[in-house]
Amino acid sequence: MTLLVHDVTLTYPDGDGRLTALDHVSLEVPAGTLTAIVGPSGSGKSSLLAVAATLVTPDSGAVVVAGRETTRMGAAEKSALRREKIGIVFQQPNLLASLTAVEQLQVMAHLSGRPSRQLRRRALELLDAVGLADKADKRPHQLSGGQRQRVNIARALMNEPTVLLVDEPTSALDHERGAAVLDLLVTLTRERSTATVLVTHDHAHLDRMDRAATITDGRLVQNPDPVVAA
Ligand SMILES: Nc1ncnc2c1ncn2[C@@H]1O[C@H](COP(=O)(O)OP(=O)(O)OP(=O)(O)O)[C@@H](O)[C@H]1O
Repeated sequence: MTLLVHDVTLTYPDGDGRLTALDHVSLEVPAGTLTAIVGPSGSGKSSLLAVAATLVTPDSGAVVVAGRETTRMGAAEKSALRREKIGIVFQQPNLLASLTAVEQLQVMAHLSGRPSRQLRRRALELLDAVGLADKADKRPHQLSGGQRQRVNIARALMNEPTVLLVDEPTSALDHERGAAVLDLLVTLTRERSTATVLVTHDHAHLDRMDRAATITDGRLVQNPDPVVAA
């Protein structure tokens, strides 16, 4: 199992008490499959993504990434694991205004210590995979919203993550462009065998996902049956 969240509870300070954001949540995501997490505002979606990304340590439970339990790791060990194994696609692309598309990807990976020519080759290959081979030398202001989101996705794949975590990737896109980005995520998940989790408040396009789980008030119910056959 590439990503396993097991019986996780997460609380935040709330006045004199604690607010339970995740209430005994369990989630299994095999390699090469995409699970959508659907739920209303405030239900715990971002908290679950942050826990799966090892950015937030839960009060209890286990988070296993690529076979390694993470909740008792130190900060340095966790950040190394994140760099090597986890790709994160945030809602807003956060691209650097002065860099071209290919440079956005190269910057992301320069810490990996690989030769820069090799990184550039990989960056160009990924831009091709997301349909932007001809935009490699464009800066963010020269790209559409959908194209920026594709650069964002390609950047998250630079370090060949085994877990891909995606937060509301279509919220800034119209229906058609949103559907195209979701199709791309499904294709990349298959081709690169990532365990992909996609958070959304939108029930549209769920038929494209392998599985869907619903979160309400921090409680997750995972549909045991695939939405469509993988
Ligand atoms: N840092 C924090 N401190 C205290 N409470 C928080 C914190 N982050 C989130 N919460 C609370 O935890 C609950 C879950 O929040 P979370 O952001 O995970 O929901 P969400 O489903 O992602 O919402 P949205 O769709 O609006 O982004 C909410 O009640 C929220 O107010």
